[in-house]
Amino acid sequence: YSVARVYKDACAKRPQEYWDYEQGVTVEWGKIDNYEIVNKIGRGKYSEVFRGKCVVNDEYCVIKVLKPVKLKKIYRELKILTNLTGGPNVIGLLDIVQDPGSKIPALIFEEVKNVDFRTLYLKFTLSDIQYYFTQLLVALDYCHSMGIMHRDVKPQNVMIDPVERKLRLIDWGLAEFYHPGVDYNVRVASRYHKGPELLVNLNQYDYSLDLWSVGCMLAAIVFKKEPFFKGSTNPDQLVKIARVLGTRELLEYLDKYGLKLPQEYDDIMKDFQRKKWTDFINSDTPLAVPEVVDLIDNLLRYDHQERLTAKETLNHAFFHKDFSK
Ligand SMILES: CN1CCn2c1nc1c(Br)c(Br)c(Br)c(Br)c12
Ligand code: NA
Repeated sequence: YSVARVYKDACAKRPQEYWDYEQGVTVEWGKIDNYEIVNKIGRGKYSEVFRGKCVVNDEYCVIKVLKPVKLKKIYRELKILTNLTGGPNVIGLLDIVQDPGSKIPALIFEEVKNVDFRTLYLKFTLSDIQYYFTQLLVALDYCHSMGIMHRDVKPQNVMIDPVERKLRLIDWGLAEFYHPGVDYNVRVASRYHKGPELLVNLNQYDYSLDLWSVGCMLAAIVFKKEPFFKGSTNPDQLVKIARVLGTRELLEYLDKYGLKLPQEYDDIMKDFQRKKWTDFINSDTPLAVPEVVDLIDNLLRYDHQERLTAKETLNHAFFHKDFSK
């Protein structure tokens, strides 16, 4: 069994209607005719995303048209977004409208003039990393303090406008309320950012899952290896992690929680020696200073209970050093 080290009673201390989305959500539906679609900017498993315009105030916005999924999942996203909107660096939900025909909800968000992370990260200085990861960790500490795990932290869900130096955490479609002792679905997050707990079927995970994903993002930028752990399948994802963190250490983690390696690993998991983080440092990784390497070492831990919390990460030496020479 496992219980979160922080914010474990964040939901328990709030009224039932804060976290109980099964009862449905009372939605103040907006007027769909107030919005027009400008162009498509993305599509995912659960939604299609458009740049839009509010005809009332002539402001651009982002329109996320949900694909027909279980009403319960739509209620969960709506409840979480309404609970969190307005919070620091959480994407602002402006309106909720319903397509008259299909009855499918569309979420209207504030627009972020996002620059693709693959180009943005290449130009990051240590000072940029300090700035933007502070913004991301503030958003995560906020949602965790509100009893919510994001469960899909990855570069594609971190919108950054480098001109306004604005960061927003988006896509709360996989987010969930944290309750101690609940067995959660391990089929969450995107493969490269899945924590070990998801890959060994440790169902009683918590907010610390999001900090594994932050560690993956940080390591990818600092060691110039995007994504840092690149598995070809979910089982292979854990093998890629074990190649770095070691197989013996994985077995120790499993023992601690009374788990054994699922049988799909029998043929692919080898006995990997834990690597030293300095093995990833070379002349091409100037950002890999001791402070950030120590931070990565304290985030990329098998044992979710050992990982720094979002708040502890913000207090780490890396964020308090002057790298602007
Ligand atoms: C696929 N892409 C590219 C940019 N962008 C995408 N999805 C977005 C969502 Br959902 C929101 Br909310 C915002 Br705001 C932006 Br910007 C988004
Ligand atoms: Na979103």
